[in-house]
Amino acid sequence: AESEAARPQVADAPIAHSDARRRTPFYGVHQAGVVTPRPACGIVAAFDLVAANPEELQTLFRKLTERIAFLTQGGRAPDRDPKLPPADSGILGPVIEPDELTVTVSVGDSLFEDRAWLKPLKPKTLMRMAGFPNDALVARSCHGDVLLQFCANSQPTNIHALRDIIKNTSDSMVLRWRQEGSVPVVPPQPDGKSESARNFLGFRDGSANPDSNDDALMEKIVWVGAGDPDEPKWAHGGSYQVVRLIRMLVEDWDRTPLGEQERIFGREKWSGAPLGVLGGSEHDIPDYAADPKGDLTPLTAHMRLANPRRPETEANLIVRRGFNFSNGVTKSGHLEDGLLFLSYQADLAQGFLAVQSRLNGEPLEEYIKPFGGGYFFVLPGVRDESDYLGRSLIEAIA
Ligand SMILES: C=CC1=C(C)c2cc3[nH]c(cc4nc(cc5[nH]c(cc1n2)c(C)c5CCC(=O)O)C(CCC(=O)O)=C4C)c(C)c3C=C
Ligand SMILES: [Fe+2]
Repeated sequence: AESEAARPQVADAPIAHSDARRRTPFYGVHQAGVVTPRPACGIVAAFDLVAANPEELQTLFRKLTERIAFLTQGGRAPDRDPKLPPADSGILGPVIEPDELTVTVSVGDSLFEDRAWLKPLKPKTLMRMAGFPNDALVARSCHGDVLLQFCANSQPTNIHALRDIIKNTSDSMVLRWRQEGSVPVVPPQPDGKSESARNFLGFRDGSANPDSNDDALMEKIVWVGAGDPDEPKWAHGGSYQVVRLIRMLVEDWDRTPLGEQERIFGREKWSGAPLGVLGGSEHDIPDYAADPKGDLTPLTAHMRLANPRRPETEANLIVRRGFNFSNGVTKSGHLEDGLLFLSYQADLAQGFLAVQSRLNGEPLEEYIKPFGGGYFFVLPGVRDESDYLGRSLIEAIA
């Protein structure tokens, strides 16, 4: 018989799975957390900066670099004098496992607009997020000078990293808003193929994402390249990041017939295959040219509007890397669930803005209500120990 000591108790800590020891490299031409695989849990946290001059901004960027380099690679929390507050919150214990944590730093339109010495250096298509026709933006959930995106296998790892950074930067930035999210973990498939996680409307989300392992494609559609003469030179290696907090009216959706749900997205619910492909898979490519009137895939289907797959819409490809969120209960007693939409593109206007303008007025709008987020620019990567986040921007200040 199993001994009493070996049998878990109700409140025992869940046993860590092996991913807790895995690291995502911190140094590189690009920051991690954009084209690296999305783990199960995410948090975005937007901050306003106190920094009034380039020196203060540089100090903050150096501190962020130091903390993120440590947190993403893991190690022991330093022991300190018991008379002082502890250096680490302690919520992960004395040893901080890397847990495939990434912390991605991006900067908002207001960072440039509110500081005359940064204004001339603003990335070409960065702008303040304005409301779309179906939006109901709430001021306290929008914008920010700096956005930190935390991704890890478990949410405590992200929360620990967020608290570490807040503690170490409290003299230079103030938290403005935050949003947590997660995606369901799926068991490995028998055929070895990966499948997309489902969103809170029950559909696979991410199926048609461009291949993030295709470096040449990512250089073209995600990263601002050296070949773009309109972008400030410091921005090469960065990316435009869109954050949208989108509430879903899940109770209404759950009362909507299956066939209507599938026509709204243009995909079969279980397999995720494009409509009309018998025995199809989520990775099948729809043939819209053979369906000009929308008999199979309605012309207003979400995925058809988002990507009509015409030669001229090739330039609008984006990489999506979102999370589902559950924020509790609304004042009217509804579930406050939704999608923490995150996308990356080499050009905000050609990417997200072009796609969203095609989606405006789509049938899905009956079931969604965007209320927050913002547009940000992901800083180029930190190349090695001698480099720091935002160095190219600081050195470009006149
Ligand atoms: C402006 C960009 C987009 C927003 C905002 C957006 C919101 C949103 N999407 C879903 C669910 C799905 N989206 C799917 C595909 C898809 N969506 C966008 C863009 C936005 N979505 C794109 C570019 C695509 C890919 C189209 C293609 O290339 O075929 C799908 C289908 C599966 C998939 O490919 O991911 C689903 C499902 C929700 C619920 C939502 C807002 C809450
Ligand atoms: Fe979508």
